[in-house]
Amino acid sequence: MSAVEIKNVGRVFPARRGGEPTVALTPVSLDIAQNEFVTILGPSGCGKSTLLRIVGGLDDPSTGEVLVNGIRVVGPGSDRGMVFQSYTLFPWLTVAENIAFGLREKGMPKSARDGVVQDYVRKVGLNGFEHHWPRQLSGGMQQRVAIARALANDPAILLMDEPFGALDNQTRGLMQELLLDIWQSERKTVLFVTHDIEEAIFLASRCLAMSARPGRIKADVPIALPYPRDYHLKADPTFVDLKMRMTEEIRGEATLVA
Ligand SMILES: Nc1ncnc2c1ncn2[C@@H]1O[C@H](COP(=O)(O)OP(=O)(O)OP(=O)(O)O)[C@@H](O)[C@H]1O
Repeated sequence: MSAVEIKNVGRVFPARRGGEPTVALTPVSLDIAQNEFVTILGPSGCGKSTLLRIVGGLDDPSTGEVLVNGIRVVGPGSDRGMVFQSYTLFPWLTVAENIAFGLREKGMPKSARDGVVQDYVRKVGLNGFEHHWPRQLSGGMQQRVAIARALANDPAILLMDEPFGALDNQTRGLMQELLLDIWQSERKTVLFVTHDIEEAIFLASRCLAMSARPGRIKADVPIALPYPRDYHLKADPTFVDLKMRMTEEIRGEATLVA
């Protein structure tokens, strides 16, 4: 069974103050297999976040439906973990409490929660920071906590909306490798939105390019490069060719709109 089936999902936002309605997404259909790492590239405003939010159950489609493991999405659920660009930690909770948040909501006893939290603290390299507050952490560290918080709930599907967009290049590269390590060991299905073509290829087993708004999928490219991957891959001739191909797909779509 597919992990995610997006069936004719379109989204129109109603007009405001006598203006025109915004067609954010023309009906999109897409099947994502179990354990795929799918990245989505596309010009600003083409509906990438809208599509991800609909899969996450944070927004409703105007047409069509999304099935996750065969079940229709009607709202957020613990089968899908989300990570956004802006750091969305709870500022009044420590690192450990942030990571434990979903487990606590599920009613997991404290002793079991502590074990899961320690495991993810280690996986994202934050040993020793368990009792820090989010404001005491760098952006990259906060984003590692957000990833740990999403993973601690053990969602089958990880939905990531430009999660590394606000990080410097060096940290971003390290986070990409960290995410791939976790994805390989835990075999999640990932849907990852990014503006960065190199990032999209480096991570993906499959890379989608969307057209300008109203968005539709204009290219669906398998990335047949072996895992595990590290930064050396970015100099590989196949990688460079794929980067050129995706650049061309996106370039035709990018226009500056006021
Ligand atoms: N709640 C909303 N109400 C009205 N219009 C919206 C709403 N959310 C998004 N839109 C519009 O839908 C279109 C798609 O937005 P979306 O955020 O999905 O694009 P995006 O591809 O993620 O953009 P970016 O790459 O800049 O983040 C845009 O024109 C946006 O203005």
